[in-house]
Amino acid sequence: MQEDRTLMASNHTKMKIPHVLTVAGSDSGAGAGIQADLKACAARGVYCSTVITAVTAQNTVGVQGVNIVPEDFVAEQLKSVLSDMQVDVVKTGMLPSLGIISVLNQCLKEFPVRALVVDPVMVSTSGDVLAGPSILAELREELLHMADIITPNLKEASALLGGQQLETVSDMRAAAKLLHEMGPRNVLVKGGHLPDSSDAIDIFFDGQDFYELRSSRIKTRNTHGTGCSLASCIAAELAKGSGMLPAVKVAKRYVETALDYSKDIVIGNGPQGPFDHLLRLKSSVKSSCRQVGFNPSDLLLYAVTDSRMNQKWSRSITDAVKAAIEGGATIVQLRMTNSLLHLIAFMIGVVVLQIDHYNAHIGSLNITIPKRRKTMPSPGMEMSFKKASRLISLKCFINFPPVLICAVEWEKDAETREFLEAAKACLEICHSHGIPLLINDRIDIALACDADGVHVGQSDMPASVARTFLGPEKIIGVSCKTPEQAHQAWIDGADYIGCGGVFPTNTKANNLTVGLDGLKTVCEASKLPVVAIGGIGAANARAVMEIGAFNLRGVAVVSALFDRECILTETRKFHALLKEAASM
Ligand SMILES: Cc1ncc(COP(=O)(O)OP(=O)(O)O)c(N)n1
Ligand SMILES: Cc1ncsc1CCOP(=O)(O)O
Repeated sequence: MQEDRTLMASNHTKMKIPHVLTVAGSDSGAGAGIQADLKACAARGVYCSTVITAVTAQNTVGVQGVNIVPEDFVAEQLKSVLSDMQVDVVKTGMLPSLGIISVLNQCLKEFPVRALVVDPVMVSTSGDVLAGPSILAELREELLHMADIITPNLKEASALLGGQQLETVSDMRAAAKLLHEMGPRNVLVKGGHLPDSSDAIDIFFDGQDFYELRSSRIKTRNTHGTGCSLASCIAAELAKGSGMLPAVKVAKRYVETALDYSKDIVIGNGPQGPFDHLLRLKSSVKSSCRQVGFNPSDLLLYAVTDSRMNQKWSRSITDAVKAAIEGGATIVQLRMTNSLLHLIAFMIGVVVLQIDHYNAHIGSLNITIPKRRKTMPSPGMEMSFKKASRLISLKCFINFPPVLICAVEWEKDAETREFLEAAKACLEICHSHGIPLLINDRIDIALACDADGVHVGQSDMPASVARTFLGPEKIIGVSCKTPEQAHQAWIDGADYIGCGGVFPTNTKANNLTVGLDGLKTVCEASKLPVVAIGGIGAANARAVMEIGAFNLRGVAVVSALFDRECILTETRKFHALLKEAASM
């Protein structure tokens, strides 16, 4: 299995990836220092190598100990990395001795890099001294003039300027100007600690212009490591080729987002916690009570929702999903059919093609298109959709009388918002029962609500691309009718395939059927688990499950569950039937 994929990967052209080298101290609590730099660069998609200048014993309470790495060993680490790897940007953090600053200066002369970002770390957020005043002169003389940007906070800026008080934004401007005179090409004075300010205001000075950059002050204890992370993120953006001001803006926004995202996470008992660079911890807490990843046995009774049917039976999507889960559905797919071109109506000798799903029931096609109508579909014909005000354009093509094909676009934003709200509500129900929820077609919706995955068809986003958006853990299913499509789905990194329509169905228009033989052929060719779909109900589910394919793990059904008066009863019956068939 692995061989095919490896072969494919080896055909790719080689490429240089952006690379930041951080020269800093290790923080055992991993909120700041080298560890923060690694995480920030990873989060920004940049490779990060590390030269460790000191090892600190540190946690959320403070710094319990510091062990400075001998300067010759710092030099050895620097040479190892710089002589071998193509480093784009060097970022410095804790430089605790004069000797270390001096070897860094030497190495940067020997191995020049595109940019140098200096975060003049002196005091930790807990107030512990990480680099004493004795190094200030060395820093000024040996490093600042080489720097493309320095990123001091108020205390560090004040220390570099010989103890000058910095209390206002205009003090920060003056400080930025004075620091710029020490040689760095750009200065960012961080005002996070400025008293009486509801926003976090930083001053950026490029030697010509001042920029006041603001971000909202996030109320959280989890701010440990923000300085290191901001400087690393600037370095990462520069390594990617960004200009200085855009890099600083992106970095500020990144840190603000990460702080906001992690404002409530709890790591350690001290007053200052680390934050979550990868914006993942909170979602793993949310999902820790349910299984992560894909379990093929979840495919047994795959409930695929249908908005039209819910409307027909006057029930909400959440009630429908709840009933299906309580009846024994093992996985749920949210399928909103609005963006498809469906054959919907037949009226007065006129066939109206597409339009959309449930909003345009044939029975209610007595519609007026009030606004922005470009063409009347046919003389005297008035169309009225339930959500006609959302109609934004109408294109009509008269193919041959009396056939009229109308393609109607709905206002996409409203549609998307409605879809997202439904997805969030269904996700809550599914997860409270430990059931995965997949989204049909819409990767953006799946990402926005953090659903368990997506199901894509042959004309949707390719599974390989969906995988790059969704990451390694999310579930991806692909519709396949042929062995070739099944093979491609496996190559693309899908988790399962949906094969069908097995039998004819009214639920999906223009869907060629593959029959039981076609299903068997696809199952035999598939290296992935398969779920059968299309026209499957209580009467034929057993025949489907008995085709004799070990990887056929279940059936996906729409109308047999959702186009019924009592979803709960139907799902229970169906589940019992499948359990029995699977045990034979
Ligand atoms: C489990 C499962 N299998 C197949 C499909 C069909 O998906 P697709 O081909 O994308 O068609 P639409 O659902 O978009 O009409 C499915 N939804 N689920
Ligand atoms: C979405 C889909 N894809 C192939 S057939 C189908 C519809 C299945 O619906 P039903 O279970 O009502 O036949």
